Amino acid sequence: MAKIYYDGDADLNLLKGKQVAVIGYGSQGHAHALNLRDSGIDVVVGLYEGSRSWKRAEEDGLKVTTVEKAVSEADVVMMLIPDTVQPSVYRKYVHEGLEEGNMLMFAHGFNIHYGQIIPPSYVDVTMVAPKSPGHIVRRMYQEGKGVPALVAVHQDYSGKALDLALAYAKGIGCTRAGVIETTFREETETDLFGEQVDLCGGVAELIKATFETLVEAGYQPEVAYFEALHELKLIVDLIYEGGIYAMWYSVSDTAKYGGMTRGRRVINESVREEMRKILKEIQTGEFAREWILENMAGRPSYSKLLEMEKNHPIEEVGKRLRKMMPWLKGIDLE
Ligand SMILES: NC(=O)C1=CN([C@@H]2O[C@H](COP(=O)(O)OP(=O)(O)OC[C@H]3O[C@@H](n4cnc5c(N)ncnc54)[C@H](OP(=O)(O)O)[C@@H]3O)[C@@H](O)[C@H]2O)C=CC1
Ligand SMILES: CC[C@](O)(C(C)=O)C(=O)O
Repeated sequence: MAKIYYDGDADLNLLKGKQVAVIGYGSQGHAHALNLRDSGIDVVVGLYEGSRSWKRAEEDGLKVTTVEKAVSEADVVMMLIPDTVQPSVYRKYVHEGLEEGNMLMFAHGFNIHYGQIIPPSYVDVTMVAPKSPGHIVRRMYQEGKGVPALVAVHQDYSGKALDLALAYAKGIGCTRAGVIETTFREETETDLFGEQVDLCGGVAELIKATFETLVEAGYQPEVAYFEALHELKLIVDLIYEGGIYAMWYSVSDTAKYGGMTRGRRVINESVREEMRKILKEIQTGEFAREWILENMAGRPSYSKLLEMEKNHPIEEVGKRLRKMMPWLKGIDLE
């Protein structure tokens, strides 16, 4: 059974009198910085000169300075900039500034697990990884709730690394929901696997394949859009609220029978075999090497693939159809 920590297991006082530097003010950064501040913790945001986020963080009432200065004054440093830029920022502005007994923190284990960041032996190294996009981390905190998170200790110099990490998790609201103990390895490998085969990669391909199959067979793209994409949210909401069985309970008997007999023909043994191969690529570090090299080369494949996604016919149909539903908030893509 996983060890799960709640509010009663975490002591926010361990962070009182300490300064926390939140490096980055994007999706996770803004949520962590604001939640910690609202929990009474002394926070400074670290950014680069000219950063687009600088003004926003100041307007939100936070102290902002350069990464180097923020780290030099902090006791706890949380790295919340994109994983791909963390190693160079760490080498240039963080490593030197870390003092004995400081805690270096991450919200994802990639750079520690794959050896892209090697911290000095005299600091604690921990992770608090909310299992949610940053904007929900903030919204739930403001509603008096929290999102679940994972906690892990890579290096326990002080002997109190786990307690300090749990205090941080409490400060951002996660112990309200529950914080599961894990390792950097488990968090990194499961996170990469989930986003590749299911949450992002798998779901996007399933939607496009459903849409394309219907359109190729002569059905109207608008009808195909509703079937392949729009209704997915309604189904996932049921699964999210009550589990897969609750979804089966709620749909018609015909959907139940068709889904249970045909679903496993879609996700068949060859798909599962491919999933196992993808997991191996993650476990052996093959995927990490590919992604690091892709970034070093200026992201040629990444950019081409993203452009193809942007121009997929389902995007044009979706844009038109979502106008029929003005209550959908939409996402600002700038
Ligand atoms: N996105 C998510 O919901 C989740 C993310 N995580 C993890 O959290 C961490 C942060 O991810 P995420 O919040 O998505 O990151 P973002 O892409 O949202 O981070 C963007 C922020 O980083 C700043 N930034 C970019 N480059 C630099 C630099 N060289 N120096 C200083 N600041 C810089 C940006 O400034 P500017 O505005 O100027 O560009 C901006 O403030 C990652 O480890 C990620 O894996 C974990 C769980 C979920
Ligand atoms: C599912 C995508 C994610 O892993 C997340 C929000 O946790 C990410 O890295 O953005």
